[in-house]
Amino acid sequence: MLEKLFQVINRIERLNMVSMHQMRRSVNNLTKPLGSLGRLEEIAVRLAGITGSVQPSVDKKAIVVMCGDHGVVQEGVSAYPQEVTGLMMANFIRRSAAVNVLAQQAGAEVQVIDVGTLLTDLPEGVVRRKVRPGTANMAQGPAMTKQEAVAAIHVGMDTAYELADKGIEVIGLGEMGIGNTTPSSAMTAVFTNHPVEQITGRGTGIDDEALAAKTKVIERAIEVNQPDPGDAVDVLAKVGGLEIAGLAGVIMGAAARRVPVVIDGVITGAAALAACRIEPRCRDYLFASHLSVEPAHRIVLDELGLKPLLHLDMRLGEGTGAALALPVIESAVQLVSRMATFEDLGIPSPAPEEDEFSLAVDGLK
Ligand SMILES: Cc1cc2ncn([C@H]3O[C@H](COP(=O)(O)O)[C@@H](O)[C@H]3O)c2cc1C
Ligand SMILES: O=C(O)c1cccnc1
Repeated sequence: MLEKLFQVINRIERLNMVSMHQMRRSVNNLTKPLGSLGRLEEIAVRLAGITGSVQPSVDKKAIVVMCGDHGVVQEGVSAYPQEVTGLMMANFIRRSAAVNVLAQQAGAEVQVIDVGTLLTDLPEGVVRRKVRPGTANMAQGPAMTKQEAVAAIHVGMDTAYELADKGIEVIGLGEMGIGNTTPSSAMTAVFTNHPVEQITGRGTGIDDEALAAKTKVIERAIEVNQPDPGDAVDVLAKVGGLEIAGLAGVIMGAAARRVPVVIDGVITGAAALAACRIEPRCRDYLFASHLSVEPAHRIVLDELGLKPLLHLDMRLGEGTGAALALPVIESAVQLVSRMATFEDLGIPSPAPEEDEFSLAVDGLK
C-alpha cells in the first residue's frame, strides 16, 4: 500500500541550482534597477529551480478543488450545514462559485474531485474518487483509518500526475468541505505544537460561544486520538480529512513532476504541512498565495517559511486565493521573457560582479 507513496516521494528532487543561478543572472541583466521587481524576481528564480528551465512557462494552469465531508460537524463547529458541501460542488460545476470567477480571470481550468463527500448523486463533471463517504467524528475517535488516509493521498498523487501528463504547468489548490477548518486547526496544532486556542478561528463565521466550543472539540480530538506529530499519515488519519489528505497527495505528486503548486488558505496550508512532514523537499515547490484571516494560516506559513503574495483579508477557501495569485506568478514569467536586457541596449550590465560568487540561494522565500 505504501509502495506507491514511496515511489512518488523518491522522485522529488532538489531544485535545479544551475537554472536558478542562470535565472538570477538573467534577472539582474534586465533593464531595471537591481532587485527592483522585488518578489517577482524571487518567483522567477524559484520557477527556474522547479522546472529546470531558464524560460519557465506557467501558461497552462489548473485549480484542483478536493471535496470531503466531516463527521465532526455533529459537534456544531461550522456556521453552515453539511449539505452546503454538495450544493457548492454543484455550484463549481455550473461555474458560478467565487473560485470559478477568479479561475476564469486567471485562465485556469477548475477540476472538482470527490475524495470523500456524503453525496451519492454527484453532479456530472465531478471526478469520482470517493475513498469513503465523509470522515467519522474525530472528537470521539479517529477520523479515518491510515489505509483510507493513504488511499486519499493516492487520489491526490494520481490527480497531479494526470494534470502533469496533460501539460498543466502550475497547480492551484482549493477545497470544499463544511467543517474542514476544524481538522485543519487540529493538524496545525499537532504539527507545530501551538496551543489550540491560538490556532482556532471562526471558519465560516461562528460566534464567540461557538468558537470556545470549537476550541474544546479540537482539544478533545487531540486528547482522544493522541496523533503522533512525527507520523504525518497518523495525524491525517486521526484528526485530518479526506480532502486534506488528497491535497497533500497533489503537492507530493506535483513536486515529483516538477510542477509548481500554489496553496490557498488554512485548509490547503494544513495539507502542505502534512506533505512537507512526509517529504520536506515538497516545500520548495510551493508558493503561498495569500494570508487568510484564520489564525492558523500565519502559523502554517511561518512554519513552512513561505511569504504570502497577497494580503486581502480573505477567509473563503475553494482555491480563491490561489486563483488570484496565478496572474502574479505569470507576470514574473512574462517580465523575464519579454523585458530587454542591458546588453540589448548596448551597455554592460551594472549588476555587481560579486553576485556571481554568492552561494546564497535566493528565490526560496
Ligand atoms: C456557501 C459557502 C461557500 C464556501 N466556499 C468555501 N467555503 C469554506 O468553508 C468551509 C470551512 O469552514 P467551516 O470549517 O467553518 O465549515 C469549507 O468548505 C471552505 O472551503 C465555503 C463555505 C460556505 C458556507
Ligand atoms: O482561510 C481559509 O481557507 C478558510 C477560512 C474560512 C473558511 N474556509 C476557508
